[in-house]
Amino acid sequence: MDIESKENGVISNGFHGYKEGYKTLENSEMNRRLTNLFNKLILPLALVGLTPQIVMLYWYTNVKFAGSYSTLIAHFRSDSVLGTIVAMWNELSIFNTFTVGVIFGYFAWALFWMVVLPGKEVHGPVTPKGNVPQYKDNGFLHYCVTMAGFAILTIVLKYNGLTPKVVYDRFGELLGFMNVFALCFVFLLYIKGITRPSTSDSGKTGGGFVFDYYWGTELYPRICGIDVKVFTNCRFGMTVWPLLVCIYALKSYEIHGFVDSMFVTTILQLTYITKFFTWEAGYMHTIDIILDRAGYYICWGCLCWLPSLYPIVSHYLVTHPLRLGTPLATSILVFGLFSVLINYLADLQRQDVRKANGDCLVWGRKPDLIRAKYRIECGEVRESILLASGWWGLSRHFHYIPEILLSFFWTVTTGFEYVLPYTYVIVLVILLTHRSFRDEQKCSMKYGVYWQEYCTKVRHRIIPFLF
Ligand SMILES: NC(=O)C1=CN([C@@H]2O[C@H](COP(=O)(O)OP(=O)(O)OC[C@H]3O[C@@H](n4cnc5c(N)ncnc54)[C@H](OP(=O)(O)O)[C@@H]3O)[C@@H](O)[C@H]2O)C=CC1
Ligand SMILES: CC(C)CCC[C@@H](C)[C@H]1CC[C@H]2C3=CC=C4C[C@@H](O)CC[C@]4(C)[C@H]3CC[C@]12C
Repeated sequence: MDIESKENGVISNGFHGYKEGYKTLENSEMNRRLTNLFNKLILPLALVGLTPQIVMLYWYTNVKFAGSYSTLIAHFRSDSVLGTIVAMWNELSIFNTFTVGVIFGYFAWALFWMVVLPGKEVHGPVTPKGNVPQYKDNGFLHYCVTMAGFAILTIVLKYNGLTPKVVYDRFGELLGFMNVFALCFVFLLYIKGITRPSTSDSGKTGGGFVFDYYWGTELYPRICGIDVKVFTNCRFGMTVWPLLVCIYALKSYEIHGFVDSMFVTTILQLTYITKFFTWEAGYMHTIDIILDRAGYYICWGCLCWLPSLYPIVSHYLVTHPLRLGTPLATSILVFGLFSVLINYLADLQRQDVRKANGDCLVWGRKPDLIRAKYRIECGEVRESILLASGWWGLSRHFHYIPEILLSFFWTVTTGFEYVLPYTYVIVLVILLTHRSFRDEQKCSMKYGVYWQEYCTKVRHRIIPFLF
């Protein structure tokens, strides 16, 4: 059976999910317009308007209201939401030599090593326009050099009576500056994608300015040869996260001495991040890179949302140290490490099966495979493997469960007194559930009946037998 007849005449590629997805909807015209209005204007506008304030409020709640959302809400009631936000910004001086020096200093460091460090040439999947993105796989080296550089800097500064812990003390200023910078940077990316795109996978989406700013106008922008998304996601967001975790641990050590909860969360977060960098080339095949354009969502997200939210547990523990005791600390550590391992093995399994073209064993057996055909925009037909056994036979996104459990384990070190440290876990559950729908919409459009076949074989989306 050829691909046309198998897909019943629906030839699609999943990369244009937002644009093409609506064409397949058979809702009434009114419904279609309302959905369009919500997805392309109201939601992006709300996110662009609110999320810069939200990231500042995580920090503010932690340092001003002792990590208590209830106190923040009480303040909202007495002083109004706007009054609280204005007061927060008024307390900060975000444009000064410290913020500019730290942020541009780090940019210079990251860009230098990104260019200079060696790495195997790897390729991303072919784009809808038929481009094949190329990367230098030097993420892990970059991570090691940066962490080593941080250790050396900490020692050198100590001899001069200085300390990187000042980043904790002045984090509000840094985040405020980063917010303004990232909002401007995303605007420049918007202009670049229209006027000087790096590849043909670019241009306005037709959804209007707000949506284009939010979603981006280019899939793979490069500036002076530097891949923007690799920089924002990996060399900035994912690298600043472990740096902050270490800085917060140092700050906690300075104030309280050794605290086991801080130790456990630091080890778990650093293990997860190290795992990410060993697999960075695999990340180049995920929807963040192949589907999401370089706009507000991904770029501002990795420049501001990630550094503010992802290390939130470590930030909170600086002022809320908790002594767990050896048995509890060890149990949390072991369960957490086990979760990273499962998540890693699941990601690796689909990658290995595809690399071996299905000619391998999965959990000691011949894998259950679907050789799914799909068509790219120029009409060429390609084939890809969908694994329907192993971790990928338990549910279609089983690997999200250990991802969520891990974040729970590194958070439970804070105890159950406040909700704030659980913000990341809560957001992650929402993000991954939404992501599973987005990804399945993309896969369904890309693979058509082959995806339906997978869904028939593996009936549950995330939680086996339940959901
Ligand atoms: N902490 C955080 O904020 C987040 C962490 N993550 C983590 O990042 C990692 C990657 O995320 P993920 O959402 O998986 O990203 P991906 O984009 O890699 O996952 C989905 C893609 O995998 C391919 N795929 C789907 N099912 C199968 C299958 N059965 N066999 C083979 N390939 C398949 C499809 O791509 P194709 O087009 O190639 O077929 C699909 O689009 C995970 O470990 C996840 O937990 C993810 C999101 C947020
Ligand atoms: C605009 C904001 C409300 C939302 C911004 C979200 C982004 C910052 C995040 C969306 C998806 C996230 C990630 C996906 C997959 C990842 C692999 C994992 O192993 C490490 C984390 C991450 C890179 C993660 C980073 C943040 C997002 C890009």
